[in-house]
Amino acid sequence: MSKRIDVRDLNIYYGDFQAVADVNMVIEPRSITALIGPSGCGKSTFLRTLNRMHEVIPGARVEGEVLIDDHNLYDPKVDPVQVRRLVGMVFQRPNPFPTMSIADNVLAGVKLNNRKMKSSEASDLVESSLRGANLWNEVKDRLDRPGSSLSGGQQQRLCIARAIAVRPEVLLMDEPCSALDPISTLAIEDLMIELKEKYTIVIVTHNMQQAARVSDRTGFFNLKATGEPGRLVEIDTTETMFSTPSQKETEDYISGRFG
Ligand SMILES: Nc1ncnc2c1ncn2[C@@H]1O[C@H](COP(=O)(O)OP(=O)(O)OP(=O)(O)O)[C@@H](O)[C@H]1O
Repeated sequence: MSKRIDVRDLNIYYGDFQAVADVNMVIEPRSITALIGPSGCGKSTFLRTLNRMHEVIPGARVEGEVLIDDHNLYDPKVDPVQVRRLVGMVFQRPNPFPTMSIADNVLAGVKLNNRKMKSSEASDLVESSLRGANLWNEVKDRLDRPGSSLSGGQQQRLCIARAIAVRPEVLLMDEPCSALDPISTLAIEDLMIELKEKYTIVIVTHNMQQAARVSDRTGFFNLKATGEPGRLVEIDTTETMFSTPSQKETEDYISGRFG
């Protein structure tokens, strides 16, 4: 299921503005990679290029390659809708469809992909996705209640269930815990560690402890000055990045001297 991602010479633009320059990065399957760095250095922008969400913004474009198991996502023959099925995304604020039932929220992505299902198949998928997102026991008796009836942490797990229901290979998470309390945050972190047995996970986080707790590898982005593009300064095992990074700017950031 899970896939290796190989980013080669990636440059990312919003119109004339270059937001990110020259990223090269390999992301191993069944691992969690955390992207850290100060505000505005391009972490979220970079993340969105991994499932071609960047280009939905008018004028936004990329140069370079993103290979998933050796297939370039940016090959002109590739359908971006297919890419987004393969590479799912979970956003900062839980965004279930508020009036839609919990069960229909889980199925929303699958239905968008025009898959027709028998009702028994649909209910199996609802259950397995909610189990996969560690939410089943909390909601199994109220699947027809609206998504908005859940707490913030439950809503975020519902969004994770919706993302995994389409059976992606890669999961991108853009600050998935920033709107959550500490207990819900720990639940999502535990879930991420379980999910990496099946998926390749890339997470943007401002929370350094979170990066240290959950990720196998950490990439540090930085920018020299406002208006300059962000760059990947270094990427290594999380242990090395937090103990003996090779760049002084990484050490300064991690030790809280700036950012
Ligand atoms: N839709 C957009 N149009 C134009 N410029 C944008 C857009 N989104 C982001 N940018 C610019 O691209 C640069 C990188 O922004 P991005 O949000 O990727 O940074 P970030 O590291 O994720 O920041 P944060 O940690 O604050 O979320 C910034 O200069 C930002 O202003």
